[in-house]
Amino acid sequence: MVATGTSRNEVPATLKPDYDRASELKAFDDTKLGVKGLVDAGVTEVPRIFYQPPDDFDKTSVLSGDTHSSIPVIDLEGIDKDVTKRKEIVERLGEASETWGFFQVVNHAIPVSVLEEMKEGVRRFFEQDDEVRKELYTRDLTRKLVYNSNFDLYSAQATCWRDTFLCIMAPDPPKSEDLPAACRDIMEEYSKQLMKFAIILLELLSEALGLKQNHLNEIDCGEGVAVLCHYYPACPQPELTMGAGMHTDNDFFTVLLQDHIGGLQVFYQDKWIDIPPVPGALVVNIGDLLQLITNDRFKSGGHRVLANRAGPRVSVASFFCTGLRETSKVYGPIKELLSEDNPPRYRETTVRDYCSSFDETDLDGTSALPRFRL
Ligand SMILES: O=C(O)CCC(=O)C(=O)O
Ligand SMILES: [Fe+2]
Repeated sequence: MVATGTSRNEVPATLKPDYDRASELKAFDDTKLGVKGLVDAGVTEVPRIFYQPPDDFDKTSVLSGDTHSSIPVIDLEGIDKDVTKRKEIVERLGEASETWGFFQVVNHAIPVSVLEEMKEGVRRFFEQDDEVRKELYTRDLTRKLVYNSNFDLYSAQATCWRDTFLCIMAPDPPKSEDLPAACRDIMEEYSKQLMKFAIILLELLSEALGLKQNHLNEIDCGEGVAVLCHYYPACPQPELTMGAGMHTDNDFFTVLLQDHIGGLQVFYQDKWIDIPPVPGALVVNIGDLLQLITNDRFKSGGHRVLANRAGPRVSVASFFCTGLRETSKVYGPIKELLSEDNPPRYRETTVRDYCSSFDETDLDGTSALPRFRL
């Protein structure tokens, strides 16, 4: 299973693997210990199922270290006290959502201690006893707690250097006992705070669109959340693989908590731009459904995560995407945003229909949006 020491340019085309990829994937899945299990076993070379097509690295250049070409960091201090300040913040949020589709937020009112404990809780989950973790490993997406490595393991072209567990925390949170013992209290606390933050954020985004303040909350963009907790173990050959391949998020928006390691990048104007860790900040990105209902005004930004030598890296991606189990709510371009010059560009859909292609569209570099285009 272990690859020989090839350089990036010699990586075999994974489109047509010249090895029995299916059985290597199955063997990896059967360990139930994910990428962390490989690292714990002492692999010094990345197994070939993780090789990424070299294009993913080489097609575009990376710009980093230049503060003028980094996503904005927006300070929410004073939004309720100072009308001028609020207007200024709304403008910056709107501009970031229309261009990058990404911004970072500080002074979001979630205590730093909650953020720190949430990252610690995720780390505890992945670093707990192997036998406990194995028991929880599953590909059954109807479970309250889904822990595995690569949701799209059997359909993606290349496997990513990442393990994940996922819980749907709203609108119907699991009972405490159904959450992982390693982090159940903090998951409940973090989700509670996150839902409050989402309401504020959606008010600001509604204002940025020129809609009434409650618009996006009234149509339930912040009603449901799936919390994805990622663990990217240290990688012996980060130039051969990825933590997450390029993708857009198939939700309304995502709130991302990342640790100090870094590796998250957004694709903007044909370049990969680093999203550097900012202490105490939350990264927010616009998802496909917000792009759809704003008729392309807000952009669902393509992003990826590089594998790293310094890890493990921990992150928590909270996907706001209501109605996964609800079929009746229909979303299309918001009428108030349309005009003769700006006719609808998308057909209406239920969130469930949009997200039903989760496996194919989540983290493998494609988006379902074009399929909904008129
Ligand atoms: O871990 C990260 O920084 C990003 C994760 C991500 O993009 C996702 O879960 O969709
Ligand atoms: Fe993402």
